[in-house]
Amino acid sequence: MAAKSMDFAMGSHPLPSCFASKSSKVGAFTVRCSSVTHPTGGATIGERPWKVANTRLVLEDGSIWMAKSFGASGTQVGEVVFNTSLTGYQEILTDPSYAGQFVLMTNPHIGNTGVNFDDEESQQCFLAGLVIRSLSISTSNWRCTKPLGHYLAERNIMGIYDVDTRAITRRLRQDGSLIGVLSTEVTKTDEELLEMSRTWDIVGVDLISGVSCNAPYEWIDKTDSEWEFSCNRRGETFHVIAYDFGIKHNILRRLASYGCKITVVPSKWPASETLKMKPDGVIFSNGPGDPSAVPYAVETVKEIIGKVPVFGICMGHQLLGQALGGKTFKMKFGHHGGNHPVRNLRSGRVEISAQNHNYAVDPATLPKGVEVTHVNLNDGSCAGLAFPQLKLMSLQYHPEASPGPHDSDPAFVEFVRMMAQEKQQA
Ligand SMILES: NC(=O)CC[C@H](N)C(=O)O
Repeated sequence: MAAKSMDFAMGSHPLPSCFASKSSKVGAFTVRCSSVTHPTGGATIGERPWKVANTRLVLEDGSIWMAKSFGASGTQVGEVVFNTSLTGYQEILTDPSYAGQFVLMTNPHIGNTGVNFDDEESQQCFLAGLVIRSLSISTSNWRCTKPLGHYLAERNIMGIYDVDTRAITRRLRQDGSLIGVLSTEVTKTDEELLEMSRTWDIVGVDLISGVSCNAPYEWIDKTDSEWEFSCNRRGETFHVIAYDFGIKHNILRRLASYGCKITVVPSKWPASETLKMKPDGVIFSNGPGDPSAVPYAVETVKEIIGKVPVFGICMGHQLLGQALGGKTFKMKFGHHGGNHPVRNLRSGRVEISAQNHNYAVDPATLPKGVEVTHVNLNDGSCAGLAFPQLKLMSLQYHPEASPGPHDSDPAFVEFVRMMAQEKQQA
């Protein structure tokens, strides 16, 4: 353990917001900056100056970040990722794919629109916690039903503010995603928290079974007419089975808007049962964690592909990649935001997309015949696959957006077209 840095942090109580630099995740520390907080504990005018830093975010690299707590209190471990979306914090908070992760918002001002029932992407918040720069002291939105802090407290989710989110983001970009521990508990020592962060891991863990539904259910809600921008007016209906690996509601709403009647099934729902229901198509949803840690889901996908048209989204795309014989790998810090350019290699069109993933399919491991249809223009990673003979398409990102731009919504139309063609040929 890095005694030098810890001595520094512990010997300076009340702890200044300090950060240490190091070239790898473990090893010697050098203190780069001793204090970045205001002497009052970071309070500035209008930000409740009586409230001083009462929370530590301890990263596995040994850095300790002092912050103020909102939402729940306690101690929580998770992987820290940064999200560059400018809006949509509530959709992000309710995206089950963030299970096990702290989401750090790079947009500095969060909470100004409060929360409302309509923007939920799932019934629960599964993320480890929220890290923000500045918590809005008031909410102003006609749809707001409660302030963000109350919402997080009710759902037992920890949040921190008044922390240098830019500095943490730069660290994550340089060193890669880091495990962190958030704690409001003064009885826990820095060493204990650091130890927690260094002994916990998210790689190799099945997180989808913890967020999936327990039993099948029907979904009927379309995108609300007030927000609708594209839908199926021809009256055709398609029965779609949606595997819930942590499915976002907007995937279901968009499918319903395009005329699908949807049955959502749990992550471990047998492929044989799905095929017995004779669906027109199957969706493999988004979901949290390491796609190589859920071989049972890959097996299910293998049994279904080739028999009905399928569409994989994010985790679903990664499962399809593996079912086709490919491998996934962990990216340095992943993609989380609403501003990622992706090129559709078939049309040449560039879509600005919503993304949330830490893993990707390695296209070099895919067998012949699998077509890479989309590429992320920021880093060249694989963003979409197709295998027309198997009636298969997948995207690494989020055509349902929520939050994010709607450029990729036509992917749902493509899936519906695939089902319509299959129906005609039958
Ligand atoms: N949104 C998702 O489905 C995320 C997929 C996977 N958990 C990843 O991080 O890559």
